[in-house]
Amino acid sequence: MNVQCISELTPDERRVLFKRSGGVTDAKDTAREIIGRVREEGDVALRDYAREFDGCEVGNIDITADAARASEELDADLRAHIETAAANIRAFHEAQVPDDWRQSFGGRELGRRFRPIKRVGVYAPGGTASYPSSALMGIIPAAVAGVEHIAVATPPAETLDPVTLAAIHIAGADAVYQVGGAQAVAALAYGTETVSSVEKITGPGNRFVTAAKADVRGDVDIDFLAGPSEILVLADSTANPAFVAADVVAQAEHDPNASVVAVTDSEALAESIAESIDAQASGREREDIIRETLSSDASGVFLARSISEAVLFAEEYAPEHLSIQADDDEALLERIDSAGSVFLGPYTPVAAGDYASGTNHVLPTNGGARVTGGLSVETFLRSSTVQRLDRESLSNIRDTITALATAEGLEAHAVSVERRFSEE
Ligand SMILES: NC(=O)c1ccc[n+]([C@@H]2O[C@H](COP(=O)([O-])OP(=O)(O)OC[C@H]3O[C@@H](n4cnc5c(N)ncnc54)[C@H](O)[C@@H]3O)[C@@H](O)[C@H]2O)c1
Ligand SMILES: N[C@H](CO)Cc1c[nH]c[nH+]1
Ligand SMILES: [Zn+2]
Repeated sequence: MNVQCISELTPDERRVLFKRSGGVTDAKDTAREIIGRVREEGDVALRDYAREFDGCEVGNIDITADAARASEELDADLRAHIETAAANIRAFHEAQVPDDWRQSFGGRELGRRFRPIKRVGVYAPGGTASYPSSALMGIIPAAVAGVEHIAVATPPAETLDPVTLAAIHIAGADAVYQVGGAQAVAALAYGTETVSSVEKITGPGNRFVTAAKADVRGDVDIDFLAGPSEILVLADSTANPAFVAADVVAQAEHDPNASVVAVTDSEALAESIAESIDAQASGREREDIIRETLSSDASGVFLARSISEAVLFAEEYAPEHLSIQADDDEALLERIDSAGSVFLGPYTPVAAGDYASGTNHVLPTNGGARVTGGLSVETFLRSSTVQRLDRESLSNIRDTITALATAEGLEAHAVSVERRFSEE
């Protein structure tokens, strides 16, 4: 890998980095065509797409019972690890549950109440790798929020991954369907003979899944776009280049459309990171994918003229994962607002959050961190405000309401207040 100086990047190179699409833009037309067919042909289309994209004949689309069986048959050791990860994820998400509240504001009793969305669909990816961890990350917050019906879609296969099935069951899904890609998103959004539609679709996936979520979002709510994985490591001269490279290579193995970046103000470190990335990529089981990711224009090792320039670069990139490996990591973090999930210090690899520390790994990509955070209990809640006024507190704002209603030309609004005082 070459080291590039930030100060020498052309406007086009900056645009590719900061407006990266992870291949999602190119998948838009395909996703739209698939959604259209699923809406017209339902289960027939799901079976055809399984044949075309997943290379398998699907018998039952509903595999809820298979997930329960897989959980019973799972190897005891692996089951214990899944339960450890699930317990850590549950604990972190239980801490997020907001309480309903009411408070007096000058006699006006105002508050908020939170209620779960009733029916949600969670996508658990599984194309070039299997993702039992994403099943846990998607389902557990929904269960903690109290969602009544959690439907899960995961790609079909000649032999379904038993670990993903078991994780789906352990996390608490109510219905499980074997359908992947854009067709899964379409089925959850619009329903088919077998798949019931939901009110909100959540979860990560490749460019086709992500393009489909963007497409259906006018008709059904979605969490946010959680596409091909990303990492940006912000490092100073004290960082261990092998640790930085290991984190970069790890996220690069997800998908050829992933985006991976290291940025530092130390030339010597930049060179060492670049060398270590090349060395660590060699011989990996998924080396082809890693190399493709590393060669993308949205990936690279970047040299800043100062740590401030590196911080500004990280902020503008707004990565899914931000790892800070620097002497005063907290001071650098203070200057960052846009990152899906932040990992501080040399012993906090992104893989900890991917699997088992407890934070959620379903996170916004493609700069989505500029406007949203990752999956949380709140993703599965809606809130209502609630209020009660007595005669006195209404009379305190009576003239203000009437004046504003009159200014808007909405006389009946003013009358609805005045009526309360004219019937004495
Ligand atoms: N951002 C996040 O929070 C997050 C979390 C976990 C995983 N991920 C990402 O999820 C993705 C998982 O990808 P994956 O591919 O392994 O699984 P996936 O389940 O996302 O996609 C597999 C499906 O893609 C469809 N597909 C494949 N090729 C196609 C084509 N040519 N045309 C139309 N549809 C096609 C198939 O229907 C298949 O079932 C990766 O990109 C990974 O980085 C992101
Ligand atoms: N890094 C991914 C999110 O971009 C999550 C994941 C699942 N398994 C391993 N990693
Ligand atoms: Zn990962």
